[in-house]
Amino acid sequence: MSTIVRPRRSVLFMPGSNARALEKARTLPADGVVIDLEDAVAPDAKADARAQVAATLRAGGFAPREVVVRTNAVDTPWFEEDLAVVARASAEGAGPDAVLIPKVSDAETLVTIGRRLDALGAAPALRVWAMIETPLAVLRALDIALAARNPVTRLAVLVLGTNDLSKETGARVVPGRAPMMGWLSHCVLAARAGGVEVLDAVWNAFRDLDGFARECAQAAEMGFDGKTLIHPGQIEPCNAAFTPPPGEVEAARALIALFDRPENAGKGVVQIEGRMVERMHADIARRTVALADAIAARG
Ligand SMILES: CC(C)(COP(=O)(O)OP(=O)(O)OC[C@H]1O[C@@H](n2cnc3c(N)ncnc32)[C@H](O)[C@@H]1OP(=O)(O)O)[C@@H](O)C(=O)NCCC(=O)NCCSC(=O)C[C@H](O)C(=O)O
Ligand SMILES: [Mg+2]
Repeated sequence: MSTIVRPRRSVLFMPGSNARALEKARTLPADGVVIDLEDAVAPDAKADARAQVAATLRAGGFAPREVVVRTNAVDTPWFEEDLAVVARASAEGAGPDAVLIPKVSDAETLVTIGRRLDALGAAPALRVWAMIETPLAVLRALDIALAARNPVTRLAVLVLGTNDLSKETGARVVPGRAPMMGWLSHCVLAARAGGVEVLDAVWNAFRDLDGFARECAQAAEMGFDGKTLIHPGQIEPCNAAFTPPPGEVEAARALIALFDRPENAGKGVVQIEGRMVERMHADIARRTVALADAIAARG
């Protein structure tokens, strides 16, 4: 498991066509924003939205938030120009940090997109995020995640899309998510095997903050790095769910210090207050501390 240096607890979607939302996003406490050109933008509004997104990227002002643009799907008439706009902005130094590709269903698509980004002159720092939201994507999640080992793909993050998964499979999106639990866990596992991060899907009923908080807690327990959001009201409960509690951070620091003591240098296992701890627990503790420090550094 990698040591996190960039918190991705809360990643807020907004329509690329909604100037007010784009403006407001610069002031919101989300760790990241996804400016959407896909589902949140009507077909007739695609070209105008793309132009607005290009201008928004050039104007900047989102730091320290991570900025991501979601293109339309690869097999749509809009994809090539969406990707070109992202690559141009990236080449000019106007970001974004990543491009999110919807409906990725195989690893080869990521290789093709990576080559295209290189050819378009995108900055090397530009990352690719992939939506896992088709039945084939879930079944091939491991292959897709392992594509991160090929640097040409630039793959850094998987994002679950349960609305599309529901549409494609007939499985219902219900509180507790029993019908999809196996798929979600499988994708967390695949992401870890590939060394990439993984974000949970959106919660549609954005006025139901109790239900949302339960789903955030579930996602954090399952190992997701964060959750994608659709409304500003979801940011703070989501940040709270994915922020390590102070007591946990203190315990993590104490555990690291214990293994750092000279008398424990040669030991694989020690005890704290009657509980066995191994060096793997120190690795987990280092990850907790790294995340807490990165969150604190954000202010
Ligand atoms: C769902 C919404 C359409 C609701 O919008 P609205 O009716 O304007 O809500 P409010 O009046 O409560 O808004 C209050 C203020 O907050 C701003 N706002 C609202 N949403 C956002 C946002 N996402 N980002 C930034 N700012 C936002 C409003 O402008 C109000 O501001 P103010 O003027 O100061 O009062 C709307 O929330 C919305 O459009 N959400 C995003 C929808 C979206 O992007 N959907 C696509 C991604 S989800 C997806 O595709 C799922 C996945 O692919 C899958 O398959 O599962
Ligand atoms: Mg979708």
